[in-house]
Amino acid sequence: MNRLALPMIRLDNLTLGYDRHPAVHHLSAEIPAGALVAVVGPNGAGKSTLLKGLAGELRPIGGRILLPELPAGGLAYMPQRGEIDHSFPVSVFDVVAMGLWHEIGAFGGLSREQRGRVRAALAAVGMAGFESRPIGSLSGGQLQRARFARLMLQDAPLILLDEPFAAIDSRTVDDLVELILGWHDEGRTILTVVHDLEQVRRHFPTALLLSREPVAFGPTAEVLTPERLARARRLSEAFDEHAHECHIEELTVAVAPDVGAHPHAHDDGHAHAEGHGHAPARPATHAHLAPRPRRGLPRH
Ligand SMILES: Nc1ncnc2c1ncn2[C@@H]1O[C@H](COP(=O)(O)OP(=O)(O)OP(=O)(O)O)[C@@H](O)[C@H]1O
Repeated sequence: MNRLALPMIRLDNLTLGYDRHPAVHHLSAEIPAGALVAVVGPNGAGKSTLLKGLAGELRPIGGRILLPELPAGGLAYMPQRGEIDHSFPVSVFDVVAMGLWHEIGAFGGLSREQRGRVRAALAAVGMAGFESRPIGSLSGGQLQRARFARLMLQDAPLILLDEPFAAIDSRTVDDLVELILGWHDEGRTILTVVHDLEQVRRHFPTALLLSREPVAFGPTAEVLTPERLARARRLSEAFDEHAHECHIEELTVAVAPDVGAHPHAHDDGHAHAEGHGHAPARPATHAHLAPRPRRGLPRH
């Protein structure tokens, strides 16, 4: 199969936002199957919004999201931790077993084999023996490990992770990074929001730098340059100070797949950016571009 011919994700002049106020705009990109992409950018850059759009939680205000390679039920999405209530009295086993919902349905019981897979997933994240603990009793790092075990059971070809390393200890971060790299080696397509740029440089072959609009997308070393990071900061600050301004820049990029190779092995830019600045798929209208005014900023 020619993976480049059919990308796992195609974003076509995509604009996403809330109450018709764009949070991400004019994003055109092709992400091939098997890519491991870090989504980076300043606070409020639209990183979580992009993942919500890809996960189907937000409908595009403009443009399109195409997932031509994705089978039904083939997407696993892990939102930020704060967006989930883990206070209800349910066991770690039951929470992780939810990763099998696509096999068992809402009311199905687990077979012996499926129970074994739940235990194996917990063991794979270093949580063997925690099966009967209430989910609310776990530490932040343990909870994140359990969430990874649940995700693992979904066995999805496309995985979206929103800040999976936020506020957890460094040993857990290292273990979770290893799990992600293992999924990458298996050929899954993975987009992860990451704040720590050193982590991105070390482990992620491809990066998408967002500041409400795309700033750069391609091999990590070419994306995380001082100039591009400064531009992302400037755009973010300009948005804060002048809510009525809109920076229009289209970016269409195709990245070569990095399936199978360990990211450490191709820090030299195994993936190649192409076609920067291609013509937009569709002209933008200003109605699509007005940034969302923040509290205290002028509305327009
Ligand atoms: N539910 C919502 N309703 C209205 N506006 C929202 C909502 N969620 C996010 N926004 C706004 O959309 C913009 C992008 O937010 P988003 O959470 O996608 O950014 P982010 O890059 O993930 O930020 P951070 O790094 O701080 O998590 C921000 O201005 C934010 O205030």
